[in-house]
This record gives sequence, C-alpha cells and structure tokens, in this order.
Amino acid sequence: MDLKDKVAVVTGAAQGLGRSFVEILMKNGSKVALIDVNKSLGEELKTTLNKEYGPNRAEFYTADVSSEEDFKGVLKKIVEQFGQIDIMCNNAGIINEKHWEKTIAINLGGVVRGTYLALEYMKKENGGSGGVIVNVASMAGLGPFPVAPIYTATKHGVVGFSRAMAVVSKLSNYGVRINVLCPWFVKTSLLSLLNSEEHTGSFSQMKEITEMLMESEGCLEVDVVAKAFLVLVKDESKDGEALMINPDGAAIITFPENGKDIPSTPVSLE
Ligand SMILES: NC(=O)c1ccc[n+]([C@@H]2O[C@H](COP(=O)([O-])OP(=O)(O)OC[C@H]3O[C@@H](n4cnc5c(N)ncnc54)[C@H](O)[C@@H]3O)[C@@H](O)[C@H]2O)c1
Ligand SMILES: CCCCC/C=C\C=C\[C@H](O)C/C=C\C/C=C\CCCC(=O)O
Repeated sequence: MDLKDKVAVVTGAAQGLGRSFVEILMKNGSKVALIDVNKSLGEELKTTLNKEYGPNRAEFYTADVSSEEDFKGVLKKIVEQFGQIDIMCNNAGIINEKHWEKTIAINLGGVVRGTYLALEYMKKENGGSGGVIVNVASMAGLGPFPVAPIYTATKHGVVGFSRAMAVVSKLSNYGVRINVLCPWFVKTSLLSLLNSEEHTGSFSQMKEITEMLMESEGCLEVDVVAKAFLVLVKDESKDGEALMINPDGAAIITFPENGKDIPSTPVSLE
C-alpha cells in the first residue's frame, strides 16, 4: 500500500506508541488525524508535525474513545476535513486494575467502537475506498500478564475481536484489511505505572514477576514497534494477521483453524 497522501487516524496519538505510529505514517507520506484525551500534548505534537511535514498534514482532535458521542463526532469532523479515512489505528489504552470497568471501556470498548465507526466510512459498500485497520493489543493478548488480569482480558478481547472482524470484512467484501499488533513491554509512560498501587490494585504483589520479565527479556523502543506497525499497514498480504513484536524480533502468530489442531491433552470423562 502506497501511503502517499493517504488519510490515517490514530487514537492515543499524543505520546508513546501512538506518537511513534503517527510519525512513521507521516514519514511515509500520509496525512494524519490525531485523537487523544490529552489536549495540550496533542496540540503541541500537531504543531511540531506540521512544521516538519508541511502545513495541514496533521490535525489534532480531543476525544475519549470510550465515549460514543465524542468518537463519532470527531470521525465525522475528520472526514469533513480530510475527505476520507484510509488507515485507522485503534491504539488508545490504559492499565488500571482498580477502576477495571474503565479499563474495559477504553481498551476493548474503544477498539470495538473505533473499528465499527471507521468501517462506516471505509467499507466499499458505503462508497468508501477500503484500506486497513490496525488494532493495538499486546503480548498480554496472547498469554497471562499476572499484575493486570483485566488488562490481559481486554487485550485477549482485542485479538479475538480483530480476528473475527477480519473474517467478516473478507466475507462481506468491505475492502478493508484488519490486523492486530501484539507488542512486548515498550519504553513508554505506561511502564511507570508498575509502582502505582492506584493502577495495579489488588495485584501489586505481582510486581516482582513483571520486573523480572522486563529485566530478563528487555523492553522495546517505540520506533521498533512502529516498524512492525508499518508492515501491517503497507503489506497487502497482511489481512487478518496478529503480529507479535518482542526483543527477539517480529513474527506472525499461527492460530489453530476452525477448532482443529489446537494443542491439547485428552481428558477422560469416565
Ligand atoms: N507500553 C507498553 O509496554 C505496551 C506494550 C504492549 C501494548 N501496549 C499498548 O499500546 C497502546 C499505547 O500504549 P502506550 O504505552 O503508548 O501508552 P501511553 O500512556 O504512553 O500513551 C497512551 C495515550 O493514549 C491516550 N489515551 C488514554 N485514554 C484515552 C481515551 N480514553 N481516549 C483517547 N485517548 C486516550 C493517553 O492520553 C496517551 O496519550 C495501549 O493500547 C497499550 O495497551 C503498550
Ligand atoms: C500496572 C503496571 C503495568 C506495568 C507494565 C506496563 C505496561 C505493559 C504493557 C504491555 O502490554 C505488557 C506486554 C507484555 C507482557 C504481557 C504478558 C506476558 C505473557 C505473554 C505470553 O505468555 O506469551
């Protein structure tokens, strides 16, 4: 996929991984609509980007992805301003095990909402030009992350939802590829929450396990994860894929198909 003048939308765009996705998209020629709840950081980033890539290449919109009204409203404004959506990245996410309903509303609810709303503009049956949606999960979407069971549940949800929607999109000829990205620990502000009981809630005693994992395996830099993100956006053979990125490199996950070949151990019912 040639990204020149394509219109991309990134949620949670003001910092961390979202910012790195915005930057790699713009370096490759896209115009980008940034969505975030952090208005001051978002506006500042937009100004920096327009200085670097030319006027009106980036625009910032304040919205909370867990609010239908906010999210619907900004996507409408984005399409009015940029004409269409070619690339949607549902990246916004938090870790908060204490206020776990909020974590579900943002991490899973925001991805579901962002996918459904973007498809309305992107799918060919509605006059859209197709394109690609990349949802951001985590390796915690593939296995347990003991300090954060609710976070783990939301990320498993994002993986399952994205895979199912990719099948829907193919069978319905939406012309939209849907992929999911599963990064290992990345050096962003999220990592500092490990020392916050307000965020780890009942599971702060699991902190040492997380520290050991990070020390033994290491943490990724944002720009490495951005390169993996770009593969899912640009490579048109990536359609319904889950891409894992960890310190050993990037790899497409192979899932068992149709309930067959699931690694399993028979159990006697006698
Ligand atoms: N950092 C990691 O180790 C890591 C690893 C795997 C996956 N992830 C995932 O990557 C995504 C980005 O994480 P990050 O590490 O860059 O975090 P971050 O905290 O650095 O950035 C997250 C951004 O999302 C915004 N945001 C939060 N709630 C929002 C909401 N309701 N609506 C709109 N914007 C909102 C924040 O203001 C912030 O700018 C998350 O989904 C996270 O789960 C992170
Ligand atoms: C509450 C404090 C959390 C501190 C860490 C911050 C952010 C990390 C988020 C990542 O999404 C976690 C990424 C990878 C580790 C998760 C699970 C490991 C097990 C995976 C497996 O079994 O394959």
